[in-house]
Amino acid sequence: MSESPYKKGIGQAHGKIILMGEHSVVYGEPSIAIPFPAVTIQATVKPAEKATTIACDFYQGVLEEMPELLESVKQTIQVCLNTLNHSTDYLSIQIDSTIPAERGMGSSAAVAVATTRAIYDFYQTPLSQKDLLAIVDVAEKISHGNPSGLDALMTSSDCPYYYIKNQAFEPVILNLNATLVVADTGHTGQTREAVRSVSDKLNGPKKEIYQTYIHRLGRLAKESRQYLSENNPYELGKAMNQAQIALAELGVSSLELDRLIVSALSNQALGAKLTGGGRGGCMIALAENQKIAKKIAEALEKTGANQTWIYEMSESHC
Ligand SMILES: C[C@@](O)(CCO)CC(=O)[O-]
Repeated sequence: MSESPYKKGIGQAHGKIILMGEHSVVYGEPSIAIPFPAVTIQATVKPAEKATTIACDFYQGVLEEMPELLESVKQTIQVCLNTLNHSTDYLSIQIDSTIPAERGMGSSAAVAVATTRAIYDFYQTPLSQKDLLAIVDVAEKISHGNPSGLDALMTSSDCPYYYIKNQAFEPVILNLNATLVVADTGHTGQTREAVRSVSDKLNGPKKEIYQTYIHRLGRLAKESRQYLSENNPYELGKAMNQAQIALAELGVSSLELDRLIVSALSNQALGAKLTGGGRGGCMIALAENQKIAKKIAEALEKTGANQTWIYEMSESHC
């Protein structure tokens, strides 16, 4: 067998935090999300001889025998190889990630972004953002069923965005003097099930009621964009609390999330809500400053958070 002319490809992606608009974004309402570079992923591609192999935290072995859970990764690789006319090549793909899986931080989209970038880098082929998002959408349809495209965008770009499905996305001005605390409940979220159950509610006998929550979440996201640019953390905090009420009514909060949210609010958070798909996963709390953020993070850890991060909002800009 002749030696591959291609030697190594590397692709990276990072986590994402949805500030406002999870779930409602699936139905065309606006959302606001920020890149979360505190957690990252790197895919490394090298030539392989006998079969395509994957090595990551939860699987080491050949592509063909991957568990169904990893079907989206398999599809990403196959779509890339087909598009690049290399469908008969064998690759060795290593995925190193610090993004907690299934916690609403965009890990499934980030795996697809990093893998796609690494394969294109390996074949020394330029990859446009549009093509990247189209490939990741295939993977996200497998992971989430009906993705809005927000996770794919946010795990692959460095800007905070105001995003409406199928519309041009706009960078958000984060002129906010406040600190965000992010906490992981340690319980896996179930984005696919959560998205499906919201869809069932919107098609069920009480659909008008649930529709009002979806519109409310959209309105809150729209108003929050203004609070961010006007440096109004107090109104943003209130909007976060109202969003959490609507998300809970839609059935996507959980006992663990509620517990952390109550703990943050009892420790001077201006607002707190779940982030991402919910039903586990992560929550966010807004603090007036670093000192209060640290106090909130400590309280969240005592209440059972698996991990916490402190994130200066003013650091996230384009
Ligand atoms: C729940 C959801 O709104 C965010 C998941 O991170 C789903 C999506 O936008 O595809």
